Amino acid sequence: MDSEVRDYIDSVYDTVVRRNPNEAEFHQAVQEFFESMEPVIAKHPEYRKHAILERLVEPERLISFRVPWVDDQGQVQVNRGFRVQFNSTLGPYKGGIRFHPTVSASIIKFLGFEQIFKNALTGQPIGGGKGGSDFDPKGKSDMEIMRFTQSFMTELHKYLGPDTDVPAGDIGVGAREIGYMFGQYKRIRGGNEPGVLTGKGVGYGGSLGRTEATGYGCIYFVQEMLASRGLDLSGRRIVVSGSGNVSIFAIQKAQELGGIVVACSDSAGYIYDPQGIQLDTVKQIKLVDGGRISDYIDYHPGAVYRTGSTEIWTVPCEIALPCATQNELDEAAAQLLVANGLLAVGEGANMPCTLDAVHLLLSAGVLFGPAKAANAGGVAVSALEMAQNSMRLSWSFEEVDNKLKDIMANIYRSSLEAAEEYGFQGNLVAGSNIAGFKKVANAMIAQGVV
Ligand SMILES: NC(=O)C1=CN([C@@H]2O[C@H](COP(=O)(O)OP(=O)(O)OC[C@H]3O[C@@H](n4cnc5c(N)ncnc54)[C@H](O)[C@@H]3O)[C@@H](O)[C@H]2O)C=CC1
Ligand SMILES: O=C(O)CCC(=O)C(=O)O
Repeated sequence: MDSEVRDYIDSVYDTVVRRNPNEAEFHQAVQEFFESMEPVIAKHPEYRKHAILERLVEPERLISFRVPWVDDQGQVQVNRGFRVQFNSTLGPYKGGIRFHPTVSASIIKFLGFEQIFKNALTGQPIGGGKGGSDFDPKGKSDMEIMRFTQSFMTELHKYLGPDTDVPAGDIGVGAREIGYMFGQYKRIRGGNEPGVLTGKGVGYGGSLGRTEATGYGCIYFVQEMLASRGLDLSGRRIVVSGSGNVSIFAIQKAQELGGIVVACSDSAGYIYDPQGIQLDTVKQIKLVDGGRISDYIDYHPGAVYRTGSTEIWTVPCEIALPCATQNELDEAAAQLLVANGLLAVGEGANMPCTLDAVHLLLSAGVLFGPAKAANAGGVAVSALEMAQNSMRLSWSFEEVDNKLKDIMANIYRSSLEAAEEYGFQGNLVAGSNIAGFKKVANAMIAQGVV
């Protein structure tokens, strides 16, 4: 322990808290990251001289704007929009857009901060950004979604461009919303710039495999972790929280590889199907009908539905994949999972485990795939979509999927090596923080004081 370095890091953290009051999620993301930094700063005094930590925690830009729109009753509504352009050292700002009532500056900043290092880990030339709005898409008509999304883009477009800032989807933003945003961007800006957004429909510049990429990538990462102990997914009991984009394709790949997914959820509750979840039913409910996960038991009476958004962690499993939202898995849930025989966790969502839960899982020897690494497959394939748009060509699904597998294996390897080098053997939380950080920090030094 180097207490002088520890004091320095603590003082940077204190400044973050003072400058960003009442932003608990942002503080949490910085705290988790700083827990890995002590040996790195001790070994590389140049990072301190160049104030790398101080610059990294300060976004290059935070844009906040009014989003007025008209609902189906003719009533004017007002929401707040955000885009954080956190760090452009490695390339254009890159990161999703979230539409959810909980969206705030704190949520967008925690997501944007983590995105910097996640994107660096992919090895692609992309910086870190994130955006969103406190608009709640639940219960809105298609026309309301379109009017809101067009209004959102009418302001946001000023800050975007294929070489400047390239958004994509996140919670509440899928192919439909990306389509509306792309249409509005083109209408305002003219020309043809497909690379300004990713996650587009494959018929107009989207990449095959982007829809599946985050969920599939998470499973590829879990496979790497299991292989390090000579294990695989076959026959393993798996619990996946959420039932959105990431969850559905994590379930799909896990099942393809022989895993038995026994539970999934939405914000109201979870279903438990001892026979294994029937994914076609979940897809029908969530992707076609826009229903609740509780509808599942109408199709499969042998399954059980229980209310409560975090109760899903009471279901015993060997592999837990939190794929819904931040802080959905706390210390008590982690304790129960360990007592029930947990082997591995893959964070499909961003920051789904509280800091106490992460500490507990690591000290219990659970294989732990942190979000920055385990869910990087989505943004990695977004970068492949940008590359295809630049070249004006399209790769096959297999080509994209093979690249995704390679990228996830590289992230696993570089995180493991960085952990080893800095005295955090086997700790992929520290390893992914350090591997991502060093890429960004070295490039920041090379680019001068900006
Ligand atoms: N879509 C992508 O490519 C990527 C998404 N992520 C992260 O994955 C997570 C899920 O995102 P998507 O699947 O894209 O969103 P989505 O909107 O398709 O699905 C979100 C899911 O989370 C559930 N959910 C939301 N709030 C909840 C709560 N409080 N408690 C329990 N469940 C809740 C919803 O019911 C839904 O099933 C988010 O943390 C997102 O930031 C991370 C990397 C890429
Ligand atoms: O595909 C992207 O650009 C962003 C994905 C994302 O928002 C994330 O990795 O959390």
